[in-house]
Amino acid sequence: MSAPPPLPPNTHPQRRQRNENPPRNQKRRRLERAPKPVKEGGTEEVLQADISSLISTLGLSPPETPFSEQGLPPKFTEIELTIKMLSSTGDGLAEHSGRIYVVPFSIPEDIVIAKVIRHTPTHSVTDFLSVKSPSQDRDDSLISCKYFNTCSGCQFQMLPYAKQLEHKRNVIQKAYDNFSNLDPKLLPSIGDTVGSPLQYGYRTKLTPHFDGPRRGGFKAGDPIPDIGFMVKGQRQVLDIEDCPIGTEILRKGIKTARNYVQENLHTYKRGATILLRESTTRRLREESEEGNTKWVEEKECITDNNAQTTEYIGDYKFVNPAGAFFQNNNSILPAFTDYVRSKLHYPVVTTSPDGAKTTVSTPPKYLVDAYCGSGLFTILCGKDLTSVIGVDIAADSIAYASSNAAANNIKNARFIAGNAEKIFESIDFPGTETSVIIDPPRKGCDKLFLNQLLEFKPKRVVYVSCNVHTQARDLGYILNEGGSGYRVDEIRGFDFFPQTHHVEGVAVLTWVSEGIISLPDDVNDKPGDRL
Ligand SMILES: C[S@@+](CC[C@H](N)C(=O)[O-])C[C@H]1O[C@@H](n2cnc3c(N)ncnc32)[C@H](O)[C@@H]1O
Repeated sequence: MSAPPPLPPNTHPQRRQRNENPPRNQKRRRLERAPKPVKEGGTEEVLQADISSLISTLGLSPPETPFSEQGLPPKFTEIELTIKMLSSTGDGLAEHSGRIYVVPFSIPEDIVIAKVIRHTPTHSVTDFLSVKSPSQDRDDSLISCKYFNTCSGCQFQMLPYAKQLEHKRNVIQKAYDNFSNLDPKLLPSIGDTVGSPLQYGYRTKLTPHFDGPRRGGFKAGDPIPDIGFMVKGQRQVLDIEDCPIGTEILRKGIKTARNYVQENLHTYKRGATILLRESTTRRLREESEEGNTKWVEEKECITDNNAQTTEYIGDYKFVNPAGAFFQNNNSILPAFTDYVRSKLHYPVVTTSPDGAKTTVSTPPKYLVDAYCGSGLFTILCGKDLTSVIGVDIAADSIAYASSNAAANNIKNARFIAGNAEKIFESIDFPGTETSVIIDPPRKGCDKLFLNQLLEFKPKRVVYVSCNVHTQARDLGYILNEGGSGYRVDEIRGFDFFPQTHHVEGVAVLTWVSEGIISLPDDVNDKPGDRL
């Protein structure tokens, strides 16, 4: 491939200035756009919950209805704001003349200059311009990306990592306060967030994209479009040549992919999303004349959705379709999967002949891995149990889960391609000796699934989620709709996504209300040894 042409001036990676005088037709389109319905656990709803709580903490009057912009700073005015709170969406929240302003890339106690972008009935949205006086927690020397403060990908590069973890614990706390509909007395205190071994260079998947021309395909001689991620708060692509949260091979892959698009632009009919996914090959290499060998890893950047990628977690090998779901931070997976595996054990109380009671952590006989993808938990957490079933709606993921199980010499696993909502119809494990792992997509679980789970009543539930708000909502449903016999033993986050506002939540539930179940016959005195 020849050297890429120099980037045209409009691809320079600086903050795009908003068009302060949008054309008339654009104004009309904005007015005509129907308001988006607020989704459960969606960004807007999460932000609204934080705004309401700040309004009440500061003792402000609730926003007036009907809403009027009269008296508010005109759009594109620059104002000084003192940040009071960090929202769960990763934005700073400030108060100005009794109204809440949302300021990206800011943290509590920062005094910032921000530009007013729009007023909504409940709050005002701004663009971050500069820090006038930094918070004690801000350390701009930590910022490792030249696109930070513009790109929508990361929010926290200026925040020391320990503070990021502390904030994510708070995000989980707020999720349960605002979305679970549960009496706080029913919930344990949120555990410390487990950090990622890698805080940069961890993401094994990146998907930069570019927009197409308004009409027709690209033609020879067309200017190269911006290729990258979205500008924060705008429907505009930011041209990106590097992404330091990506793994080393993906950072190289961005450059190669950009060159490819630039050289082949005329072949694209419209805009496109570019897949960049890391794949690992392990080879045995001779280390000495005596024939000593050692494993060495080679990394590759895969761009074809239909190609295969390989990842290792410890000695376990997972092959996936490049375009299918797989966890994006390999560095945290060994600790994370060990944790999930250990949490499948439930407490069993035994009574010795002299009447002394002892509680032993007991592995289940059976495991159901709902939403199993290509078998990550089925294989790593179920390998020593009597029998394991994984279910996923994606038939190709199930095919890969079966071949991954075979390749890792797992003989106790069965996989079903189907809807998790119907999963328990085909499972004959007794709930009393079964643990269930739930790892749904961001929208959480369907009520049909949760009702069936409640009927099945597994002894232990380990609920993993990349959206702690829908997870909190679902836990509320479980406990309020027939699962009051469940005790929530543990809730904590794992930081799969350093520098961003996202956090992976794990909640552990044990069925306790039917008294103490007896020790299963074939479980010995030290059941913890089985896993
Ligand atoms: C967050 S991923 C988890 C995958 C897997 N546990 C892992 O860690 O690799 C969610 C999975 O749920 C699957 N899924 C989505 N809706 C589903 C449904 N209604 N029933 C079963 N699986 C579903 C998706 O195909 C995806 O593989």
